[in-house]
Amino acid sequence: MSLADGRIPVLDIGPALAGAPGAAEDLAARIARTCADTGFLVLAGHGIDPALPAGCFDAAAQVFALPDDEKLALKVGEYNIGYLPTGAQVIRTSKVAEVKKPNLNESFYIIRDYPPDHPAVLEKRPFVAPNRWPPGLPAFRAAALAYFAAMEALAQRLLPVFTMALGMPPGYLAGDFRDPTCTLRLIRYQPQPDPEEGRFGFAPHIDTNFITFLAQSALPGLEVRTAEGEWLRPPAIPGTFVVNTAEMLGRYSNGRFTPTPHRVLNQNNAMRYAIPFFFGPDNDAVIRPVPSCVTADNPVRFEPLLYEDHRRQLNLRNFAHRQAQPAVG
Ligand SMILES: O=C(O)CCC(=O)C(=O)O
Ligand SMILES: [Fe+2]
Repeated sequence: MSLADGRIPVLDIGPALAGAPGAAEDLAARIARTCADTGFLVLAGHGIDPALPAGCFDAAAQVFALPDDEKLALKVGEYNIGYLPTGAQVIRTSKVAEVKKPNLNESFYIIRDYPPDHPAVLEKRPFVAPNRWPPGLPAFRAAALAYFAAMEALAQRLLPVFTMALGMPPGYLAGDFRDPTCTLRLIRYQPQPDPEEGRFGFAPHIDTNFITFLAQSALPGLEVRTAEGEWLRPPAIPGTFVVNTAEMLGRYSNGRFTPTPHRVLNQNNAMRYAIPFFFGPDNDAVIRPVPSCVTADNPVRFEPLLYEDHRRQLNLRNFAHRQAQPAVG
């Protein structure tokens, strides 16, 4: 057994999803164990039709293959919705490394699909705007939204299990995830067979949401940093999902489940694609450590945080086009 197999466990969630007696409790205990260690796990037995991630990877290949002018016509605006060209994201919030060079990837962000006349759009609610669909790719929208819906449903089914892993009753966090913040990010990484110092496909970072789901990419490149500072590759088992914990789970857990830094280096001789699905609380949720994680030995470590405020801060810091100063690199 390689080290990664022990540190990034493969968990069959089939029995828990089927409601087998004791299965959810058992899964929650395993999730708690890995969350307190690497915070990465691999999900098998999830019941997602493999055609859905496959369709989404195809959609990603199609959108990035469009000519630059068509991609730039879909460029992100005030929020991260649409196309983000290479060079636009510098991870300034990394605590792991001082990152100065922009990531070598281009991205396409999809959020919950609001029609232009949706009340939330008309009211200009923060972080709400219509998706930017490529006009020349009729199948793209359907493939992306089918994948989005399946992943949101899976995330909602796992929320009670993660809540139990925190030591709380399964429904305790449901009120913070009534209209959860979900983002599907399609990513294409340029090849870097011979990477220069400090230049990454995706620089070391932690995710800022609650939990992230990564359908297995066809090519390797994702690396996860253990507490000892070693970089591991998650088990690349086709058909599974790599799941990682993110900053809000860390806050709910009062620091017990710290989000784990990870990075991407595409040392293959071909483009690498990824389709992370980010699951986060409602914009108006106030994130506080849960009572089971606050003890005399571990008093409250985090102030209450309105999720929308957190997102606003990040939006300003990590993206070049929203900086008063041009990005470094
Ligand atoms: O490309 C990957 O495998 C990981 C992407 C990632 O870490 C992210 O989008 O936050
Ligand atoms: Fe990430």
